[in-house]
Amino acid sequence: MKSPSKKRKGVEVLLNGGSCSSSIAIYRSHVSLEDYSRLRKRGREDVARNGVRLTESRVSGVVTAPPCGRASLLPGSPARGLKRKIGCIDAATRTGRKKKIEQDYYLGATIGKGKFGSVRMCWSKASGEVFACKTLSKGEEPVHREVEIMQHLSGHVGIVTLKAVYEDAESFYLVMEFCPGGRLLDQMARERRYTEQQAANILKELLMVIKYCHDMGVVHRDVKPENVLLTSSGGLKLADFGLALRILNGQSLSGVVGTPAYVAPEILAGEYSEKVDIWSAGVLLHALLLGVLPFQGSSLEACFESIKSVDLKFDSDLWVSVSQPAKDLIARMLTRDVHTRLSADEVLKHPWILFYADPPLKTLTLKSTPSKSRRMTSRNMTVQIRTESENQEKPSGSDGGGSDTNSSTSSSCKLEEDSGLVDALAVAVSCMNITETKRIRLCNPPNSISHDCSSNIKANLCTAF
Ligand SMILES: Nc1ncnc2c1ncn2[C@@H]1O[C@H](COP(=O)(O)OP(=O)(O)OP(=O)(O)O)[C@@H](O)[C@H]1O
Repeated sequence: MKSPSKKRKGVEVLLNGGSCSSSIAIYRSHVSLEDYSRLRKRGREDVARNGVRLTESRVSGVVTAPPCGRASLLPGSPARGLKRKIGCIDAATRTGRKKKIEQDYYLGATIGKGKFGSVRMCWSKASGEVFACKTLSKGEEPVHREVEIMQHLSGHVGIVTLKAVYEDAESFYLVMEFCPGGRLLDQMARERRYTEQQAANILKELLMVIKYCHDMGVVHRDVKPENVLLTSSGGLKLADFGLALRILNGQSLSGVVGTPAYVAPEILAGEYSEKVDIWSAGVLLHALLLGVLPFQGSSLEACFESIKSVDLKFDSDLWVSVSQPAKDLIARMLTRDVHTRLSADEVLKHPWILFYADPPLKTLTLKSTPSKSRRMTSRNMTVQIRTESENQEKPSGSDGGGSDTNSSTSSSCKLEEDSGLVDALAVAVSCMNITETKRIRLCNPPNSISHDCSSNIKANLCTAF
């Protein structure tokens, strides 16, 4: 059995310090979802469809679509063998059903520990390639869901690839792509506060992965810097799908899971959707820009109370150096009104991301025809430059979330006026080969410009960037 206290859990916020040494003051509140997340973490969610809770169907794993096209995880059949479920995964990862992991891999040092197992480095005996091996004890967790979801998402550059699954009498072993850069959390401990450009690049990369998950019908439910791993080139990979679920369109979920500081308010209320990942990413963005978490408390209850009721004070000293569009984006990601909270796609189209995140210059293609929209493609992402007329339309895939003000946060300056033009100009500016010095001059003009909302486009652009 694993010790529940092996890994830092709960709220972990950096307040002071300049390096990632023991001298860094890392604030950890004493809040934790340990007690009940151990019980509920993997597969004890009630699933409701169209807002109607199906109290009859305890559906451990049901929301994970059956692999191999079989309805193998039906309500009322929770006792079906894990082996069968594991055995149903793709041939590519089925290598370990008979063989022991030691036959194919050398197991090395432990590189990480979670509530449900430890992660070790390992080397392929055949190729010498390095991997990470996550060991999960049998009997406690329905590993099949994590395996299925990792497989379902496999192939995306931002998802940790599952290479193989092995098992013995006590444990399952998940052999995964190794991320040598460690956790984003540890990088955050070193950096303290990120520049807007750095934060935008991180958020953009993360949101591209979250959008991919949502497009694939997967809600991660535990987005936090501990679960964002870094590659050797500094790229991000989303890891730990132990809490993830697959959902169908319109399906809502229930079950209190996650990490307290990152948990969306609707999770505490009992019914939620994929928008919980946007909330968690908004908490992460807040921490990147300010070095502190937005919702804290000295107890679990206090933390939850903060999540449910504290309004962000964007006019406080903490926010002085943060741009108006960044505040606007945070407000739109951390609104408690789920319908107006941005979708992943809308976050990626927000002017702050368009301006501050590195533009995909090399693949920029502009249509010469006077069409309403131009598309700029980069790897898995398509950024659409909205024209003014398009912008008046309701954003697709939402309930109009992008155009409403945040009902639960204060002083978010509305950017919807002229936002089509601002979007287009932001993209145009961001696509220019602008030097960092010029960008800083643009973003921090020597003569301070008042940050009030104005219908004047020029003023809006200046205050925006
Ligand atoms: N692919 C990987 N490459 C490098 N390190 C990894 C990898 N996967 C996991 N780790 C390390 O192991 C730690 C624990 O992994 P993971 O979060 O998957 O386990 P868990 O038991 O599900 O954790 P949690 O308690 O957050 O639910 C990570 O925080 C990270 O430091």
